[in-house]
Amino acid sequence: MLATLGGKLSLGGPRVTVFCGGHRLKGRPRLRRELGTSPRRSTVMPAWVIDRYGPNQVLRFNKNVMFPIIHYPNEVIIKVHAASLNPLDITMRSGYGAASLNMSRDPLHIRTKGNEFPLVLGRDLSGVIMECGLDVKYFKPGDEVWAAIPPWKQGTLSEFVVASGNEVSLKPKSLSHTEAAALPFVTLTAWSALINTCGLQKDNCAGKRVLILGAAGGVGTVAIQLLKAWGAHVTAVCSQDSSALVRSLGADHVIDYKSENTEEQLKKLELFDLILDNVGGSTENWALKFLKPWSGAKYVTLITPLLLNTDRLGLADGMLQTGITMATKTMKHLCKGKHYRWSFFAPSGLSLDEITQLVDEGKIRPVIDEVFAFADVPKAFEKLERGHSRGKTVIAVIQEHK
Ligand SMILES: NC(=O)C1=CN([C@@H]2O[C@H](COP(=O)(O)OP(=O)(O)OC[C@H]3O[C@@H](n4cnc5c(N)ncnc54)[C@H](OP(=O)(O)O)[C@@H]3O)[C@@H](O)[C@H]2O)C=CC1
Repeated sequence: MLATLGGKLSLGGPRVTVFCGGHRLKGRPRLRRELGTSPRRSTVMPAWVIDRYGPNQVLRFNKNVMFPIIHYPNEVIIKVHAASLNPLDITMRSGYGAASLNMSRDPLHIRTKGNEFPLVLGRDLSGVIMECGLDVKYFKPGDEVWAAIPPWKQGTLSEFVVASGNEVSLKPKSLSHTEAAALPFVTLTAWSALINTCGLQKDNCAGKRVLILGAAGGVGTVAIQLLKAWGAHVTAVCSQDSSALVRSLGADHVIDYKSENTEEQLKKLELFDLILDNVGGSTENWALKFLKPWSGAKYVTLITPLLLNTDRLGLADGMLQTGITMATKTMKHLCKGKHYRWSFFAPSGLSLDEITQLVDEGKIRPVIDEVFAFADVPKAFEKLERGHSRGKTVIAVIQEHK
């Protein structure tokens, strides 16, 4: 298998990865010390898993999950100190994305029905590198790192996880593991929406008027800070009790969608260059009228039917249906001079490197709603499922003493 990778070169500044075959490991002695194992003994680790899709009761603590293995020479094994939950974990627990996300969970891409189980949920991590594949040059065992693991891989609600070196970044020095674990997935989602989908960045954002719907959640709290760091004017739509929070993050104007009529409030304001929709549902039926027409203004939503379609219709028909829906909506709004876009989380260690810098400069801070012990993962799921998040729900896999 590794021979097929021979000679593939992926470039990325100092993160040059050469796939040249073989997967000898660096850092094994450290890992063995940590685990107290002999070199030849196969080992297991504790993790929260599901063995079938369903409600919270399907979450099961398992002390004997197989220890992750490095399959590719650019992979690393990380000891997870803290993880966090996202709405995606709730929906994946119930089977969302089962048709498409499980395609590549097996490293050989061989899929038989149900081979995703036992499935470990959780996307975010902050932890310490234990082992590096032979071609990992950017990290070494002992480095403190953070990452968001894509949903087609085993997740982070476990003691150890394997990740591609391209998904990992050195953790901001100014944050503890518990704080750091609150940021990767939501920040990369906001980053992908603002930079990849909208073409915004620090050089072209000053003075742009941005409306954020669902501003008090994980993605919203980071999007406000990124946009303010780049000089945008931010209007945040959230519940009244989050008003002080979003203002403290830099929001210039706050609309309480529960006690005020959002549309009436927005009519009193200037039109926007960008609307970031973290809420979905009927929002796009009314919100697009608040974009400046014929000016390149964009409406970006994170709520898309892609995985629902592939779950319902299968991969090919689901993708086709999704393409038709997207093209229809895009054309409909383009006729009125407005750009309508879908945006998705994109794993990227390189982007996390830039985010690390913003965090250490004090421009982005984690907003933590509640921290749960590793033993209380089901309670954390219940809390997130109730909604009304004010930032992130974090899992302290190892208790920290700051
Ligand atoms: N496409 C992609 O790749 C990704 C999509 N997502 C999706 O984006 C959405 C947001 O994610 P995330 O921020 O992590 O979720 P959270 O659960 O952290 O936050 C959602 C926030 O929205 C608020 N809210 C709910 N309804 C409204 C409303 N009508 N107007 C304004 N605010 C509202 C909630 O609080 P309250 O109800 O109290 O107002 C809560 O603060 C989720 O649906 C998630 O699945 C997230 C990441 C990646």
